[in-house]
Amino acid sequence: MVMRKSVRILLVGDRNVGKTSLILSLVSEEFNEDVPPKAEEITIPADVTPEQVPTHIVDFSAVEQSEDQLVDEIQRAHVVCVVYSVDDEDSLDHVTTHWLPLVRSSAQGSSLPVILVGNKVDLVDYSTIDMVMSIMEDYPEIESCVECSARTLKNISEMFYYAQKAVLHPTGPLYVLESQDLTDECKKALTRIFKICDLDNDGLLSDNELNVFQKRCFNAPLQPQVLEDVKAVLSKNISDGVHTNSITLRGFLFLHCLFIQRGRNETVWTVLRKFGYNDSLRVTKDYLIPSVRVPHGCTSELNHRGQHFLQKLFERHDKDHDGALSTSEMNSLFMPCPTPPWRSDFGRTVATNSRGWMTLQGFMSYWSLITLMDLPLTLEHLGYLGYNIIENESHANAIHVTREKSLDLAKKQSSRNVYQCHVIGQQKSGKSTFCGLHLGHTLDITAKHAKRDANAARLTVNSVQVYGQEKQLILREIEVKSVADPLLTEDTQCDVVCLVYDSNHPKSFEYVAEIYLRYFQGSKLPVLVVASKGDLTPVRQDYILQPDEFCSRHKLAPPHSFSAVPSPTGTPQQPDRDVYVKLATMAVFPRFQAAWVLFYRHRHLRQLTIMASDKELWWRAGLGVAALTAIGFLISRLFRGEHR
Ligand SMILES: Nc1nc2c(ncn2[C@@H]2O[C@H](COP(=O)(O)OP(=O)(O)OP(=O)(O)O)[C@@H](O)[C@H]2O)c(=O)[nH]1
Ligand SMILES: [Ca+2]
Ligand SMILES: [Ca+2]
Repeated sequence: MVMRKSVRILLVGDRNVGKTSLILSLVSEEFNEDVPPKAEEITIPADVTPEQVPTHIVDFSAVEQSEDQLVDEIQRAHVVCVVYSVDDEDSLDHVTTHWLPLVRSSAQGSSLPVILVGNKVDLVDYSTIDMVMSIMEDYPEIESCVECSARTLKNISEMFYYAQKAVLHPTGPLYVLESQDLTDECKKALTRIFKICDLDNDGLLSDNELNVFQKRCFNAPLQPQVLEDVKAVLSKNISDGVHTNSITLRGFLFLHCLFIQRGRNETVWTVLRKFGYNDSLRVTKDYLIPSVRVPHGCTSELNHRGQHFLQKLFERHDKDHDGALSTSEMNSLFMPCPTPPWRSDFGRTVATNSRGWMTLQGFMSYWSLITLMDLPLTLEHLGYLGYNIIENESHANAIHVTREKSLDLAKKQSSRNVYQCHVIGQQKSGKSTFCGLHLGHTLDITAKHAKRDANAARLTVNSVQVYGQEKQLILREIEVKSVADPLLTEDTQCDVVCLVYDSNHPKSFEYVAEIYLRYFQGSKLPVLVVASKGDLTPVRQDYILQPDEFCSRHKLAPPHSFSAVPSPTGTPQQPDRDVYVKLATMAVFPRFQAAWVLFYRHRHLRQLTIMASDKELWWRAGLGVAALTAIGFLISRLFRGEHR
């Protein structure tokens, strides 16, 4: 629930204070001496209420109703008007001795706001407001108080308006009366909002950033000059609200505090709701996770808008421009989220620099991974990071749902950007090393990672170039203890299969061959056989067919010899990256052997293509910068308050 769909106002108080008269005066706009003991429930249609919400007004009469019915009505109400008569001291005493305690206990812990209403001001020439103020201090649930008259109609519509406002824009979650300061939750929410709006991440809101904020929250054109006026107000009131002509976080919080102190809660609530907060100041799941349908056989990816947003986000948090996020840069980036979308040992999964900091490549790869595997997680974090605010469109628009895989297979090519490869092989066949080196890690780091999570399903993701196009290749290591141990259905569902055997172990290939025959022969999935430990002398495999015979018999590409270490002859110095490109190419062009063959013949051509398209890396569409006007609604409210 972001905002209530209706408001239910209940009037209680001593006999004869004028509850029924107040209701009937509001409705008929004239005072009637002769009123029934209890007014019927009245519904005011949305279009005639100031907040455009249908409003039910409910009377209480001790003559017609029991104590139980009263408690029941209090529990149904969204706000209670406790009425006393200003000419009747007892009725005011009973507010604290009876009515407020009763409302509080009936509400059973839920924060039910109260309006204190002093009726019959036409009869007296004094005010009870001083007494009422001290009551307000003891009962924080009292949102406001008003003196009015059912006879002269003074403040009648105001009273109902305050009641409505107390429900729709409550003060309680925002503001602590005693300390005259924002609540911690409210500060936290506004700090996140500030952070999202700080588009260049310099810790300040510039005129332009405030403009964007203003437009997003209030959809209102901005008036010139007010921006300067706001800064003047800040400079006058606090020491560090403005810095180099921009607004600081402290200034931003102070402004909102000011709105509340001037009864402009709705301004603050408008901002908070725009950023997804509900009445308990929590960001709602509905806001965070828009529905995106991914039909069976299709996958979810970030489209160019999503990628662009994330790349910009990375760049503005990479303060020292070293192409990687240090721990503090990463913390700052994810400040608007309760937690980052990944664990702190992300280095096992994506590319990092030599200090273990996530690189841009690693960052984009990780997002591709979670977008494919756990779309709600990506959406939730895009929501927290303010995608919809900055881009001014739902974060569902950052997602591309690919066409069905069977269509890709029929057309023998796919236009997806993210592919999954399952790496299957016996224990110790070199799978973990193979997956680890996908990240460009050195062998010792890979070995360390492999040891640490011997039992965890290991995933590594990195980008590879397929004919000049950047693709994300996810390797999932599938550990099977023995040939008899069957693969699960999900183990066989991927875009390309990599069967790894140890070329130095005579029993290793048999396992791979069995797996192929049992699960992948006749499937439409491309399969690559990889002979690991290519730096060691290959041994004859203890199997009816030798690996290359087996591959040619089953129309598979010949075994790819892979070595994790430089061979004794000195080459390759760098671990072999071609194999990953080959796997990705097979995934992009399933059932299209010619493409893989082409891959060998035209290696030099491939290099050329990559160079030519290098500039296209990560989309660089211009960020839509809103026109510079001024800060309208937000500030005009402020100044209306100022001139009071
Ligand atoms: N002078 C003056 N008299 C009022 C005002 N409001 C109500 N009265 C009178 O106060 C008396 C009680 O008003 P009701 O509206 O019946 O009061 P109530 O709170 O509904 O009383 P119960 O139904 O008995 O609980 C009536 O005689 C009204 O005419 C007011 O603003 N000024
Ligand atoms: Ca009555
Ligand atoms: Ca800034």
